[in-house]
Amino acid sequence: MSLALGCVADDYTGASDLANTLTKAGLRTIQTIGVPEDDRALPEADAVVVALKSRSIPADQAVARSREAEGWLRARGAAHVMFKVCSTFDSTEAGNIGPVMDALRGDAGEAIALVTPAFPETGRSVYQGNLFVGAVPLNESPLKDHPLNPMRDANLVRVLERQSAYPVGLVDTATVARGAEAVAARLEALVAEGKGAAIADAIFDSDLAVLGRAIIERTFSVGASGLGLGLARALVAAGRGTRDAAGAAIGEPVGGSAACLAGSCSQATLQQVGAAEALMPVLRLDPARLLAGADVVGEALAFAEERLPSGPVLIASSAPPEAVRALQAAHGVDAAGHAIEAALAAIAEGLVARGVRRLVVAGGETSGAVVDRLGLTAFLLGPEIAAGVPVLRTAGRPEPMLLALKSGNFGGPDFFGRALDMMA
Ligand SMILES: Nc1ncnc2c1ncn2[C@@H]1O[C@H](COP(=O)(O)OP(=O)(O)O)[C@@H](O)[C@H]1O
Ligand SMILES: O=C(O)[C@H](O)C(=O)COP(=O)(O)O
Repeated sequence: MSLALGCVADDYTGASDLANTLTKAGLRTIQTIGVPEDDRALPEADAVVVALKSRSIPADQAVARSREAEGWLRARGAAHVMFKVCSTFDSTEAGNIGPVMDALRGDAGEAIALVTPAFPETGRSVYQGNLFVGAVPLNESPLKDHPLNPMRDANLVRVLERQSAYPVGLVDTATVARGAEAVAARLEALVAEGKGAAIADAIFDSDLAVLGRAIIERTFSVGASGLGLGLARALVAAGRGTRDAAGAAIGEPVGGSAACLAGSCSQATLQQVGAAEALMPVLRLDPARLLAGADVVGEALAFAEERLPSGPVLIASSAPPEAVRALQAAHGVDAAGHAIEAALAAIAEGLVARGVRRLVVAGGETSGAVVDRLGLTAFLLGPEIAAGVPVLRTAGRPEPMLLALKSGNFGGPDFFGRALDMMA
């Protein structure tokens, strides 16, 4: 395997989001869960996205796991490694974007990391270093209420400098508009100033194409799927991709029954769960009872077992911000989050034991808990359900499954119905 591009993603939904973008841009892409064993046979690929559940764990653990993943990718020919972060820069004041970026940049021998979470296809843009979600700054968007990492500052130069050991500069939109050579020159000037990273403005896909051309000969960068698009376009233009990779198929139907799980509390997921009530039986879990020791998992599996023969069900813990805050006040942010992730993962395991082979999961941390509990190790890319959300087919599992791992903020109100139709 000689990779054109290697990627280390800090959550599983973000990994599939990026793998989807790279596939559409013409790179044969595989998503692995964690770092594969050295003797693991993998299909030929132009790019591999190593998915880690590292966004919300202690920074030293995130750094160690990310460095191991980068080393595996470099050993398979990846001259450029992109650290994939959330398009809404999901992180706390302590990181983990800054610490992981500093470590991977050092391992890569890279003088400066270009950083941009811009992803115009989903309404994420960066202007003068400020991240916008649609028409509003990040700190005025629903991300200000994220259960684990509420985003309270839209200025990413400030945000990243608080997380990194190095000063952070800016490649502004006027520089990007002048093209790849101007961006490259700006990066060299920032290196001379002692900067270790640079937030790059990007509003349109064309800006990301400029950034991809400007850094493709560098060894390391940090971004969301938009930067992945820019890098992929530069690689395909240089003959490093397999142009017919787009529109990957999902192979033969996998059969079995279908179910949906939602742990995301994002505004988009709340709307999608509400819309799903018109399509299928929906069970809304009571996290307070779960944390009080009630057998919420057993109750949910009994609910599902009774109804799965008639069609899909949806089981959700999702709740609006005020309810999330109340539960966290009573039990703590991490304790509440981890307990609910573990419960949804246990429910997923029980659903598969009851014949589910098509599973839709909403939420990045939630997807990580579910996929780890199911012991899934790699995915092939299928068609796109919604921007940033592909159908995934398990690789290496005796009985194949189809999954959709939906980033909390992605997809329209009809997402669950649309996903199930495409996974039939
Ligand atoms: N009702 C709830 N109250 C508090 N926390 C919740 C609730 N439901 C889910 N959570 C937690 O909120 C977090 C959602 O994160 P994640 O799954 O990554 O979603 P997103 O993709 O929207 O960020 C998880 O830790 C999950 O366990
Ligand atoms: O928004 C993105 O770039 C990714 O898809 C992502 O990382 C979203 O994270 P979430 O926790 O699944 O919302």
